[in-house]
Amino acid sequence: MKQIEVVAAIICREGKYFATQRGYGEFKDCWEFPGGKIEAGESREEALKREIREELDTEISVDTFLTTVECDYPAFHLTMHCFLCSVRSGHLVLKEHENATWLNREELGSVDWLPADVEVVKELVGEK
Ligand SMILES: Nc1nc2c([nH]c(=O)n2[C@@H]2O[C@H](COP(=O)(O)OP(=O)(O)OP(=O)(O)O)[C@@H](O)[C@H]2O)c(=O)[nH]1
Repeated sequence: MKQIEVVAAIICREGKYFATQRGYGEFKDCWEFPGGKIEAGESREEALKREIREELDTEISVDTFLTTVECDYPAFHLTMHCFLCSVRSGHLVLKEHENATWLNREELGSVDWLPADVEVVKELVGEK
């Protein structure tokens, strides 16, 4: 099966987490943590900073590794490395996503996450 390796940024500020909504593709309208595929020769941290620059026009600091999630989708196997991050500069401009929101721990369960992200959310709310 096809393997995809991605990095995702869980951007935190004042007890809230930044979630973005996909505007295209198979999972249109589902919520995710922004990020994307690691390119050849990049570290995970470099890939994450580049993706957030491209998608949100924002510079982040990658603060702490949270978890790696493995998930089988019908068409591929996904490995997703998740990091807690914070904004260094920029205003989280939505260049690719259709919507975004800040969610506190209690609100994290209120949106329709991509399948892999359900595990990440469990981790964040302390169920795992
Ligand atoms: N960025 C991101 N991707 C996720 C998450 N959860 C999840 O299942 N994925 C899946 O990981 C894959 C990689 O996503 P991507 O589309 O953001 O990667 P990319 O920008 O580098 O590549 P692209 O050129 O295909 O758009 C997608 O198939 C997406 O559905 C998540 O929280 N964040």
